Amino acid sequence: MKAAMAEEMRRLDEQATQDYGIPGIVLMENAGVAVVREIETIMDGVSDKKICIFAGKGKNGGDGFVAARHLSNRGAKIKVFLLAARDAVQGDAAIQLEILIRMGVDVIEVTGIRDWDKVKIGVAFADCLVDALLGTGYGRDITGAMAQAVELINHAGKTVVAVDIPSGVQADTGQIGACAVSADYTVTFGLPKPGLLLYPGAACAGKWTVADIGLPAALLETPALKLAVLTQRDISRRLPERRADAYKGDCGRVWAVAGSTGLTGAAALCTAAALRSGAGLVTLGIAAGLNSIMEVKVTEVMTRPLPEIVDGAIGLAAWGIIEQEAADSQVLAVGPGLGRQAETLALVRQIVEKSQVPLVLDADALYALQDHTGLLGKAKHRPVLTPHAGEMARLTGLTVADINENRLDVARMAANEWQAIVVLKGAPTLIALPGDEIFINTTGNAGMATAGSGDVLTGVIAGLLAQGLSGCDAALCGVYLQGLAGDLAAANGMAGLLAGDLLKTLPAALAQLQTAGSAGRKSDG
Ligand SMILES: NC(=O)C1=CN([C@@H]2O[C@H](COP(=O)(O)OP(=O)(O)OC[C@H]3O[C@@H](n4cnc5c(N)ncnc54)[C@H](O)[C@@H]3O)[C@@H](O)[C@H]2O)[C@H](O)CC1
Ligand SMILES: [K+]
Repeated sequence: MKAAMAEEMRRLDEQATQDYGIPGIVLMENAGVAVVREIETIMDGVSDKKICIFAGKGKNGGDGFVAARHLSNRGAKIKVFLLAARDAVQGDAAIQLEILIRMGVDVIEVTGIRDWDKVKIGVAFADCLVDALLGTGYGRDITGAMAQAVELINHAGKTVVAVDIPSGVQADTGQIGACAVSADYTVTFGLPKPGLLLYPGAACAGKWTVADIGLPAALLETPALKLAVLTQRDISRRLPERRADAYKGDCGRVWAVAGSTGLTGAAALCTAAALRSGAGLVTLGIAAGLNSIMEVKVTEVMTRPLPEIVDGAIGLAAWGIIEQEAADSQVLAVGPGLGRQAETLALVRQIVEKSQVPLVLDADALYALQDHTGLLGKAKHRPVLTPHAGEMARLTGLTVADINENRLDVARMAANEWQAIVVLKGAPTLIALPGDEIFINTTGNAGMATAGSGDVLTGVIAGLLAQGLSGCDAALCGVYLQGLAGDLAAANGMAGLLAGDLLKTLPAALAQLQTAGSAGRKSDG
């Protein structure tokens, strides 16, 4: 599903009016009605429910006025608290406010101390609070009376429903300023806004839903929108189909160069994950001195000893075998637990320059690319890189804070700069492609912030690439699939989740997506 930045949403809104003749007030009406529908579901009906609507002067407030009217018509007891001067409300919102006033709905312009008493009493007895203070127009820190209203909403202990986006959350980045509404539910209009998925905004949004407000489908699907939110449907239709008469040789071969002394677990997790994601054959290249350990550690994975420079670490002399094995494989995954000996890093750079097969680069392979990202453009196939914020900081010279405040921009720019598929791991993981396309993942949980979970991701992406997916599809499906495996594993508790648990739940996650995919194909065909 596409997603939209605030400016893009404004443009869609304008196009709906200019190109299709849909009046803005119709969209506002639909938006307000969608909020009412959601509240009816949440509250199990609204008749006789006491609902306070906090409204600002803009169109977000206008949506709130529409909701107030329909809720009142359905028997709810409504109070509208207007956090702006009445004559500051303009355009469609002013029309909606005027209707409310003519209907005799209680609208309180909150200016003086006496008004605040009314707000506090209203809130104390309310069943639900609606936040229609600010939407995509939020531009500066919330201060003064509006900040006071946000505090009151957040500390009331009531069900809070945010209109479009919680007030105070930056729609494009998820950043919050001085304060923001903490909602239980958010009804967003037309398309999701990245601020609902990016932290800290994601923590304010609660459970969010996208409401259809009647924008033409062609606008919502326009290729001009480069941002998308990954849904099960997007992933299911991209996954490889496994033929009933499949033979292991048809299911792709992964060649992984990973592991060093003290870090053999990374190699074991990565290669097992490649098999768990459906690859037919997986071979691990490992420093010769560690081979007999790996032979015990892995069972289904084959191993190939590589010449060592020191105990448990490989160097340039390994290139010959790496090249030879790669010739029989569809993908080469490099980096998990590989180590950081100078010559190991030089080998990684040689692999990037010379590999004839697609690469998935992670962990120490990313370390090797510090100050050498220019090599990525020389790779024969667009490589897939899977940095977390710390690795991204090393590769870009930015701070982790800079990255986390601008995750979308950083991932997008890195993909363009490096001509690579960039998987910026984190909550949520982003997948950026050269050419500005960027995807936000929707699976996964905090339990996955655990040692080895990145190694599993590398293996899953490599496993999918080996089965014939493009680098882009393998990255999208791999991220979603690994997150879903994490969600299934978290059913037994998040804090104690081990990366190895993901290996156990990967087949069920894959099956869930494949079943959805074949159901989709049947209904399409
Ligand atoms: N997307 C759609 O198709 C539709 C969206 N609708 C709703 O419209 C809002 C966006 O409305 P807009 O009037 O542009 O902005 P806001 O209501 O969010 O803000 C109004 C106003 O507030 C000022 N402002 C900004 N920051 C602050 C602050 N910290 N304190 C006080 N005031 C602030 C700013 O100057 C703005 O002008 C969208 O979210 C939807 O809810 C349509 O109703 C339906 C179609
Ligand atoms: K809002």
